[in-house]
Amino acid sequence: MALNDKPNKPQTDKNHSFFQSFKHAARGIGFAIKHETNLRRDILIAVLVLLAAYFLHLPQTDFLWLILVSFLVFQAELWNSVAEYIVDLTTQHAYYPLAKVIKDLSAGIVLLTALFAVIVGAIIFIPALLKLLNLS
Ligand SMILES: Nc1ncnc2c1ncn2[C@@H]1O[C@H](COP(=O)(O)OP(=O)(O)OP(=O)(O)O)[C@@H](O)[C@H]1O
Repeated sequence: MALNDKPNKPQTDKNHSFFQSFKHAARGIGFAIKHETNLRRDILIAVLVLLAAYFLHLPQTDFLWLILVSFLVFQAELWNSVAEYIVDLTTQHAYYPLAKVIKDLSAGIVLLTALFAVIVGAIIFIPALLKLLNLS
């Protein structure tokens, strides 16, 4: 081992390069995809919705809206996981009324974002489906 080599010490200081920051951020997303069933479900729904938009030949602005709401839902899921892990780390799964408030608020963020996504999806898809069925 060379003098400058560091032993395998877990990193707790700041990242020293863009590559290091990127690597840790990508690992965070990978962790969320691996461990969060809700996030995997949201990704699957987003892919199906975008495929439907493609086959319905929806305009580019509709795609942008659908991509925007999809990423907002992904973000909300990740923030929800952040809140859950911080609560679990600090409470060690002991019951605290304030921990419940934090987790419920965090779940509320996901619910509100999902509601927004459903509204945008309905505004985009209902007229497109009516047109497809010659009902408008
Ligand atoms: N330490 C705690 N103290 C008090 N209440 C808690 C605590 N941990 C969880 N809860 C309550 O139990 C619920 C479920 O907890 P859990 O950790 O499974 O959150 P959840 O994982 O939010 O659910 P989801 O996976 O649907 O996002 C929370 O919404 C909260 O109301």
